[in-house]
Amino acid sequence: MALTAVIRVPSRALLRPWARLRDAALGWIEPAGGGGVEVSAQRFASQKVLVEPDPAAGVAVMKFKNPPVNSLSLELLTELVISLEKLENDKTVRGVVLTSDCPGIFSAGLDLTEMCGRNPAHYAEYWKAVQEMWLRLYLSNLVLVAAINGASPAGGCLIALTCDYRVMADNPKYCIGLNETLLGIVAPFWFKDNLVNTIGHRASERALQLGLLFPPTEALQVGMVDKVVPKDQVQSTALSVLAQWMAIPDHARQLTKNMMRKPTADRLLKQRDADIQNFVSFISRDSIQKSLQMYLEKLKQKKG
Ligand SMILES: CCCCC/C=C/C(=O)SCCNC(=O)CCNC(=O)[C@H](O)C(C)(C)COP(=O)(O)OP(=O)(O)OC[C@H]1O[C@@H](n2cnc3c(N)ncnc32)[C@H](O)[C@@H]1OP(=O)(O)O
Repeated sequence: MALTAVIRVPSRALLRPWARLRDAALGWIEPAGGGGVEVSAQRFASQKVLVEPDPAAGVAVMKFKNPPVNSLSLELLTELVISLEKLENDKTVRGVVLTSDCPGIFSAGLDLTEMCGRNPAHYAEYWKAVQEMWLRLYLSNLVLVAAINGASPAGGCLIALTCDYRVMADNPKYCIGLNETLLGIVAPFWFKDNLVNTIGHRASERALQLGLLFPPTEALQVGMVDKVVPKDQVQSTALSVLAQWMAIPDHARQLTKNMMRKPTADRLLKQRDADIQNFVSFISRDSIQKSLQMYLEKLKQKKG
């Protein structure tokens, strides 16, 4: 899929790992000689995030493609944010369906290998990318509908929670929830805020402390998802919902969305650096590293 937009990239940004990853993901080429440069974005379909635009309908479908389980690696997070930014800058697009290209899995959440056995600089870079993904999705002016076509624990659930509406496949094997406590870790306050805004305080308190993973019917009852449909209707239902939301004038809907969500996002925006420091010191603890390694081992042994 060719894309001919010209984007100005300051050359110093190309030196940062985040920017390097982004540029690699998008196939941007720095001409010999460097300097402040103009580069052409040549691909829209990147490796980990597939974007299928439908300009006539004013929508796009964004599919995560990071097999086997769509874990949210630094690379996937980077591509997701860049793809979203492109769609936001595309005047023909007003709504996006977020879904998965991996059978049976929406997303396994944050990539445990990004949080295990790495150095503090890596943890800080990774957490900044997680924050960025959440802020961009949560505050997006686009209508976002999650088509949850598989398991959606922890960070996968968080992505769904950032959307304006959630449609889930009715397979009882697919579960959704913030299960961090089961891993011996704690969901950060902004994960918690997003959940409270969606299902209320009491239900969140129970779900978070117990690390509950809800099958579709229970997720519907508690308000974690808005609609449960047969698997083969998840995407089409999400597109129908998108059309309903897009019938509202954009400016009125966007201002309302911002009014509802900005105070929650501002809580993180005011303390992003402190939140990164908290994450780095928490995740670097020996006891937490042991818990995560044991959890990963358990996942691997499950197969054998
Ligand atoms: C202050 C700290 C706050 C941090 C907040 C954290 C948020 C998070 O999101 S932490 C991640 C939480 N995620 C989970 O608990 C999900 C773990 N995964 C699963 O439960 C299952 O894998 C599944 C239900 C998503 C899919 O099951 P299945 O289809 O049976 O696949 P496998 O379990 O066999 O997994 C295949 C392969 O993938 C590896 N893997 C699974 N999840 C992750 C992950 N989140 N990160 C990295 N890798 C993951 C798994 O170990 C297998 O690897 P191999 O054995 O090497 O094939």
